[in-house]
Amino acid sequence: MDDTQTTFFIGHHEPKRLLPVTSNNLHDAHALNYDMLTCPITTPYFHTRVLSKLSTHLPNVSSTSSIDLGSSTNASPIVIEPLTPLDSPLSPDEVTSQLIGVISPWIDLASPDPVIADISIQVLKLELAYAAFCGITYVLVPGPRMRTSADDGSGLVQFGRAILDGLTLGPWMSLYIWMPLIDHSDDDTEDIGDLSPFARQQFTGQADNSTRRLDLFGTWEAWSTIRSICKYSSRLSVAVALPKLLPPVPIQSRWYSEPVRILTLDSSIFSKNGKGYPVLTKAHQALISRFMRHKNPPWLLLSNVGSIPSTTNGVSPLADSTAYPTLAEASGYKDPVPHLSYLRNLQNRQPPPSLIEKFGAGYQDYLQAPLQPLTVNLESITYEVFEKDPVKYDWYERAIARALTDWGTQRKPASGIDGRIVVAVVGAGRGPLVTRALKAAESVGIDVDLWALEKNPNAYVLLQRHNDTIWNRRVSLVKSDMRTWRGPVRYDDTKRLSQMLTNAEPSNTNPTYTGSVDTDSTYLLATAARKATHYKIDIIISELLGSFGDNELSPECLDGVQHLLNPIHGISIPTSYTAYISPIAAPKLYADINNSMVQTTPRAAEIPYVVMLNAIDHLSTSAASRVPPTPDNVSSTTPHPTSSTPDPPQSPLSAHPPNPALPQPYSKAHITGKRRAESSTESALKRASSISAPPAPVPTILPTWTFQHPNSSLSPSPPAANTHNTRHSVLHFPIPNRGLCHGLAGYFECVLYHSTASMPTTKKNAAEPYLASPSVVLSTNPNTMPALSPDMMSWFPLFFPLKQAVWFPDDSEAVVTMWRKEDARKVWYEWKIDAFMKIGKKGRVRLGGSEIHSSEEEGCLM
Ligand SMILES: C[S@@+](CC[C@H](N)C(=O)[O-])C[C@H]1O[C@@H](n2cnc3c(N)ncnc32)[C@H](O)[C@@H]1O
Repeated sequence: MDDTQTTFFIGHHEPKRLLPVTSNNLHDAHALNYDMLTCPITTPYFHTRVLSKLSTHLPNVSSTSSIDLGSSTNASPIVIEPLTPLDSPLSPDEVTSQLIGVISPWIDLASPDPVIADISIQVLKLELAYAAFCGITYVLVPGPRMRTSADDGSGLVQFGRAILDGLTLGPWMSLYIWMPLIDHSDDDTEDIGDLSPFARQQFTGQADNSTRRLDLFGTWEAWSTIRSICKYSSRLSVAVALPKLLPPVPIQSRWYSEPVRILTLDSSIFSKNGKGYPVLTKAHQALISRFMRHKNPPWLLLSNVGSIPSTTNGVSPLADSTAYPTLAEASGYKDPVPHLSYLRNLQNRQPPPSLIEKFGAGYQDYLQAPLQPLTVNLESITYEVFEKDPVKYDWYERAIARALTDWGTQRKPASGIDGRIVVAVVGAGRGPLVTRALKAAESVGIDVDLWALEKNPNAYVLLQRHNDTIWNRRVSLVKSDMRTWRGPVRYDDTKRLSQMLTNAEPSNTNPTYTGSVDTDSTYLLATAARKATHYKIDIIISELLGSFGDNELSPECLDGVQHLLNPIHGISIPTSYTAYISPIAAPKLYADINNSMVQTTPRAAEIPYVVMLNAIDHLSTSAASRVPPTPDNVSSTTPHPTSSTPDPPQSPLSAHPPNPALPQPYSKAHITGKRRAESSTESALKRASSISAPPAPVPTILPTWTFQHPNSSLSPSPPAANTHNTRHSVLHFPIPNRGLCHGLAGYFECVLYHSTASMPTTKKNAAEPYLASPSVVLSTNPNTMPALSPDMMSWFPLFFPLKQAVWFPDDSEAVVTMWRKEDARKVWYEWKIDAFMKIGKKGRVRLGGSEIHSSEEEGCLM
């Protein structure tokens, strides 16, 4: 099995397993290719003991206590005695530690009758304590009975409180609350011996529980309440029971964002194929495939599929997981575990991971502080990771080639002293954009005067080496901060100067300058000896973008170099970039920040993080089918914000990859040329041909603000202040389904170049229309990225967290207010989210909201 093959962990659950699980049973299960077994923690004997106690004492309790237990007395009126050997099949041995314990499904922790709830809590505690004692680490806890829970949610609160206590009983134990995917009365069954029917009428009221009920988000909301009461404990997860008919994608997506550690598949959800073999619908297959792409994929638990046949009684188990019989084979072969064989077969049919999934494998939902390449000099490995991007540099090369072509065809005068177009790569790093600029110039047959500037002295060493070894000394190098650079320069006698300085033979290479009058002896000598002629740049190329576009201070850096640009025709690549935002449910990130990170960083919830978002749900969506965007329709497909942003949002744009393996967010696992070869289109096709996913609703992702370069409002000299780069934006997001917002996902789109000339149609761009588009655009916005810059992986999204999750009811509205702020030293963001409910046609009422979060203390230093 290769390392990209998905592995399913599949367990067997027998609701009425009467006998203790022995090592032989475990052996049989493993031989059949099951990975795990469940086991009830207590026996039917214990159940009978509790029922008889209840039936003996409940009438007495009823006559003496008609009012609420707890408000009238603190003592349990019915006490369940401690467990005896007859009460549990478990012993602390090797077998037990490999089992998933199951809490008795007949209790009712959420019962409105305080006596029933109290007995249920006692049973829960006895079972959890004994399971923990025996060494069980995973316990399934049947979720609250939705049918009998009180309308005011008090039963859920009671349930959550009991689980909170339960978590303290086994410090190494994880609890899985077992919930149906949706709240549907058809799924609510009551078995003989359940405690819930014993609830007395004075507590259950007259409610008619037989009314049919279907609430798609009902069980999710119940889970969310329990999880919140348990303070997002990392030892509390959820097991979701799949129904026979799967509900619409929005509720599936909601569960996808939750810590679903087990998916349970009852035999009743399988259909039979022509030969009588159990099979799942395409929708079920797609759901399972989607969940299997999680960093921690859930286990699958087959329930009610018959007992495990013994391997010692003549039935031969399947030797090989790939051995799901063909129909022909099936005719002469009795598969002892057909449901399991089906799932193993499904496992083998899982589509391979996409390029981005491979690239980010293991780093999904991993929080990283964004880089500050302006103030911190990057390591070579970090640059190396950028350079693996299969899309970004191609797109830059296209943009440069088009800009040069347009310059020539529009007959614009160039700034070079010798009449050549002057191109400068500012923030050149190790030089990939320099290489691309040379390639682009060659491809369009235009000779350019190329400059490359970098302030990182270590990267500068490599630039010099590349100039000697790769670029044939065609590049003039400058070591400087771009904001203090005085621009391209030519001296009368560079040959003599070079000879004088290096004491070497004159060469064709251009001299290199730091650009700093204070530190550069080369510069001093040059300027002292002869007359320097500074000239303008025609095309400035930079890649200073962060995950939110402007968060690595691209606007500030480019403003500082703009005065060197040809004032009439000068072009900046990129031309503009727009930040985008969307409210999301991200319970894992919320728990990681507010439970763990705040321990060491008290302001952890006020820092934006770079993160490969995976276990999230976009709360604002539209169900409308949507035409896949092309570079030219992106602006028109995204709603515009109510914004005080000076520049209107432009069409699209791109960010930097976090590096999970190293402290710097950018460094990543290497991506080989072979990986490059498989495009997302290919893997998408493969996926589509194997398992088709249901159509997902379209997330509402709104433009927050835009920066344009060159900035026409700037004066010809470098700006003295930075106030023009502040931004403020108020965005309205419809929230169709109730949910908890844990923060905002930030993306960006970047127009590298927008051509005014039309592109000739070639074979290649006819096949890939974006190649013929006048705009060359990078995008991390999930709505536009697949069309604009598929497979680009230089940037993961930015996550703006919340200290307290904000609740949104069905059909409400989120109002997000964002600020980009600055002082003389730094730039930072502030954000706030408010929940509103629509009343009537125009009215609305504020339900609550977050405080203003500010990253000022962690601002990006200028
Ligand atoms: C994101 S890296 C891009 C490097 C390279 N162009 C690439 O695409 O791989 C940004 C580079 O800009 C440099 N840089 C950032 N701010 C700068 C400034 N004000 N002046 C000069 N270089 C700067 C950083 O040192 C870094 O090498």
